[in-house]
Amino acid sequence: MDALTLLTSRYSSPRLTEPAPSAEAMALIKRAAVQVPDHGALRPWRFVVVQGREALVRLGDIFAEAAIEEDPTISLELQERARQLPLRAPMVIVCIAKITDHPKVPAAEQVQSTACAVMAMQQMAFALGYGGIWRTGAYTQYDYVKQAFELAADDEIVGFLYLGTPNGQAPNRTPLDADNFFSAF
Ligand SMILES: Cc1cc2nc3c(=O)[nH]c(=O)nc-3n(C[C@H](O)[C@H](O)[C@H](O)COP(=O)(O)O)c2cc1C
Repeated sequence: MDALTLLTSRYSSPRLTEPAPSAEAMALIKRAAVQVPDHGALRPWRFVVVQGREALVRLGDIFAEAAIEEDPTISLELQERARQLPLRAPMVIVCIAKITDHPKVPAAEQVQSTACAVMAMQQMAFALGYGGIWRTGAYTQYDYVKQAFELAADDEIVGFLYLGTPNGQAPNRTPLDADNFFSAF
């Protein structure tokens, strides 16, 4: 897929199935992740690839345990819902901003660089014929999840990038009128 088509037609895929990106595709997805703008060359990005049923079930267990820690009275149904979340795709990449204390590069910029990496990975996956969706939600904030991924106090989970093969049609949307969001100075 050429860059113009990618940038003017990309979309997210909430419904994903096997196969996950191949080893060759992952090499390109990783390459795209570390190509992003990075003020001060701090390399704040850390990515944990959760692939395959066993690993996804373990991530689901972490989500359920986090939900229980947040609310010990949580119903079994909600616990089970938390457990199932990662099973919505054959691969989930946990995208972490590892924050360095720097006089010129605030933490927000390090998070922004990591956000660029999330988008770059999603775009590369799309360009290669895979699909993905960037999700956050409460699990990015829970201490239990942060500890499970060994985040330091200032680090952030910027997103869970769900990747796989789209299971459904491309959305049939009217493109936004970009001019509504631009003005001349
Ligand atoms: C930072 C960020 C966090 C997001 N978190 C969620 C989420 O938790 N759940 C969700 O369904 N969509 C989430 N989205 C939105 C989807 O990634 C996606 O952009 C949205 O479904 C619109 O689809 P599109 O990308 O095809 O326009 C998030 C987007 C961003 C940028």
